[in-house]
Amino acid sequence: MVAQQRSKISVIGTGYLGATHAACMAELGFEVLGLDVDTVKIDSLSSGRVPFYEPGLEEVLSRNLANGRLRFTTDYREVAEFADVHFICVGTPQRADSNAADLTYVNAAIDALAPLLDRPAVVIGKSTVPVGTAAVAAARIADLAPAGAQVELGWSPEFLREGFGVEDTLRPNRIVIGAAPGSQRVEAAMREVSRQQIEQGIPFLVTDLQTAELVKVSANAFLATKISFINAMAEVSEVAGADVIKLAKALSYDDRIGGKFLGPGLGFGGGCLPKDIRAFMARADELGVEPALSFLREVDAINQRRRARTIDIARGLIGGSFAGRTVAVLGAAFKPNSDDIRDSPALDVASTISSLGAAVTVYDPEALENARRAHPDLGYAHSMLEAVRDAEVVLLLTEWAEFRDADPDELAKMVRERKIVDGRNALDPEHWRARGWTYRALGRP
Ligand SMILES: NC(=O)c1ccc[n+]([C@@H]2O[C@H](COP(=O)([O-])OP(=O)(O)OC[C@H]3O[C@@H](n4cnc5c(N)ncnc54)[C@H](O)[C@@H]3O)[C@@H](O)[C@H]2O)c1
Ligand SMILES: O=c1ccn([C@@H]2O[C@H](COP(=O)(O)OP(=O)(O)O[C@H]3O[C@H](CO)[C@@H](O)[C@H](O)[C@H]3O)[C@@H](O)[C@H]2O)c(=O)[nH]1
Repeated sequence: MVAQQRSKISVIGTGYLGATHAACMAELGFEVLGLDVDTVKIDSLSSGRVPFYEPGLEEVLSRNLANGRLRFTTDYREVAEFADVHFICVGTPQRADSNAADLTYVNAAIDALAPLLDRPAVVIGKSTVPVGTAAVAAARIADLAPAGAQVELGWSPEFLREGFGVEDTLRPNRIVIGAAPGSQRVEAAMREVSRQQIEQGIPFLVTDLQTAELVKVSANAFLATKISFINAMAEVSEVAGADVIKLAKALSYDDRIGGKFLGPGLGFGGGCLPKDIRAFMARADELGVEPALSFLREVDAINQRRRARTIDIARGLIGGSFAGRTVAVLGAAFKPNSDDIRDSPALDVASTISSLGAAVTVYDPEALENARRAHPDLGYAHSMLEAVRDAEVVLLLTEWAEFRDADPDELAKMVRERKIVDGRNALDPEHWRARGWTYRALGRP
């Protein structure tokens, strides 16, 4: 039997999503060429260094560089000549002037690639985009590709979580592919690329382009809503004298509700949930269905109020003013097991407290460099114990294992006052109180 020729893959945009996708596609046995306009990133990836923190990714990257299946370039012509399937993984951040998604990078990638596609190719968007983007992108490709070029566009949103990127890419909960009516090759190309996952029984769903785009933003809207729901319950618990942790646990035993994404605390941040719900609202506005998503405004507002509440609790613990006070902040990344500080609730709180006159020292196991670059105004320490030295209040704002496992007696030797605000409900209140600490958390007595 003659072995079937396997597709060659390009991945355009090698940030958190693209670098993970490229390495994992190579791990699945494909020949992959990753492309980015950032030469520093490409140099780093080419030499086996992941330019961000993602557990397990460096091993996959190194293995596949070594076996020759994975390479990186900055040259679009090389990519166009090499690959049959091109994945677009560039950023779609929030625009500077509105809540909408900035599609500059998606358009730039298509504009650079399409004119070079003079052999049959499938382009698959993976970036998170407003519904309707793919249809516009398909028309753009049709305009720009050489006459007679056989190029088709599909959209396959990505659902990976940072910190679990490799696992989520190799074994996703589901694969969704949106194709235009009459599309001949998009579904076939995605089936080939996803063959091993399909064989493992991972659901493979084929939809129109708009539904695929919507699956992504509605999934993130649902997750954000679940977090803000429990944080709204925390707000009520705070004034009613209830305990939101016990409340969440009791809710979680109802199979219809479940316990995941029901963790109350400082709320959601990162490069996805906040900007995606805002872009979704902006798109609904453009489509004239703004009321359908008006609840997301409340989801966002509840989330922002958690940050303000954390600051208020800390201020209350030190006598009503931050001016001239010494504050320690544990955590800078938007969540543990990541060095991503995009819209980090921890850094937002830290820099507000600093602007209110406190000397703030931040420690994070992986995100210090990124934090320092974005917030040179804050103080930084290279260990947890160094960060809490002389602190009049300690705020735990990202629940790294190192902080969860912290010994209250060890910290007590360093701080000026034994006062802690547990912004992530990560510690055992009884244990800390028993060691002489004034312990406060969001949503608990
Ligand atoms: N980070 C995640 O966990 C995650 C998960 C699912 C979906 N997404 C979505 O994936 C997309 C990428 O997110 P990210 O977190 O990887 O962003 P990122 O900023 O880490 O990476 C984007 C990359 O695209 C590159 N780029 C920009 N313009 C380019 C161009 N014209 N040609 C080639 N490369 C270009 C940038 O240099 C950068 O390296 C976004 O739409 C995001 O919403 C991200
Ligand atoms: O119960 C919870 C769960 C999460 N969070 C916070 O929510 C944010 C987002 O967490 P998570 O979803 O784990 O991180 P991301 O890597 O941003 O992943 C989300 O965003 C990605 C980009 O769109 C999607 O692919 C993922 O499916 C989606 O989970 C973080 O700040 C968490 O601290 C909570 O406050 N409480």
